[in-house]
Amino acid sequence: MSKFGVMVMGPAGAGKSTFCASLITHLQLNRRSCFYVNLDPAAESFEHAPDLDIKDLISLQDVMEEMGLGPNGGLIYCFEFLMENLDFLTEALDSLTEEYLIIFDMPGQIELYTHVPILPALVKFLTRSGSLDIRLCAAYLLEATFIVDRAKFFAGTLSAMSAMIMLEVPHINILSKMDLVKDQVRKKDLKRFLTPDTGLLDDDPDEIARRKAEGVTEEEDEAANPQDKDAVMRGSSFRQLNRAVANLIENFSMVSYLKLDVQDEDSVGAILSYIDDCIQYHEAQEPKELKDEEFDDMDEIDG
Ligand SMILES: Nc1nc2c(ncn2[C@@H]2O[C@H](COP(=O)(O)OP(=O)(O)OP(=O)(O)O)[C@@H](O)[C@H]2O)c(=O)[nH]1
Ligand SMILES: [Mg+2]
Repeated sequence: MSKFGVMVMGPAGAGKSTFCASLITHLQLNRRSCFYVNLDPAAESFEHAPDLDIKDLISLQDVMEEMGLGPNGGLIYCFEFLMENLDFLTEALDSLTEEYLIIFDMPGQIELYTHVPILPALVKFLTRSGSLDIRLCAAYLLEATFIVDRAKFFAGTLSAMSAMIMLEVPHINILSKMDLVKDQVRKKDLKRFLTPDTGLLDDDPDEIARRKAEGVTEEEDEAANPQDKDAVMRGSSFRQLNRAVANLIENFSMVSYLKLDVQDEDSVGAILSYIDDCIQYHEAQEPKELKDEEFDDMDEIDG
């Protein structure tokens, strides 16, 4: 029996839990089954109560108090504990049929997606351990407001790419909170961020304005000695670093984004279609027998 899932990841406050909630609402409206797993041991409140909550295994608060750890060290401890108690997941997920979409709501600590090897081990367990064998899609969220600062946008994109390379499962990247930038950024400009390339640094309006204010040409700017600049985040080494990161992202050519507006039912539906395609959800579904009331609904639609 195949199982299907999506792991919702991304930096702190990217809108992961909000997206999970709107995905669940959308699935329910479309009469689809889902199973919501909260894996954030610090999460307090939920729009939909989780079907499985890591806090029933271990709570970050307890770990911090008893082990004397801070929030980030505490989180890593919680995940190590989860990895030693994987029955907690197996027992809850084992009986789910292929109809279910299992939604994993992840914490926002960036180290989980960059260099700590716990998440690859967890994903390997979920996807390749004999008993669960979940067809999993990773959904990495980045706040659309990052596009306002292009250096920040590339840094965020690098973290998305790092997660893609580390996890080795089908992966989609999502620019969340589109409602916050919709009115500020022109559609044509926004499109360029969906498949990021180095050109975004060449015509960065902030950089152009700064050069104008300082009265330097682009060539003079490039040739400037890094020691001449007092501001680390504006100096030429900073620009070179950004360019190197942007080049790396462009050369790998792995990251492109989908747009998400959680208030818009169609937008959530479109993302769900991508997830379904990634994990080939529909191919595995048995033809369903309609219940009597669903027959009535169909009759009404047919008129
Ligand atoms: N305007 C707007 N705000 C949003 C959207 N999605 C989330 N938010 C807000 O952003 C904040 C963080 O949202 P969460 O869904 O908790 O983000 P998260 O990624 O789960 O956060 P952590 O689990 O703490 O890493 C909350 O105040 C949300 O109300 C969105 O699409 N638009
Ligand atoms: Mg959350």
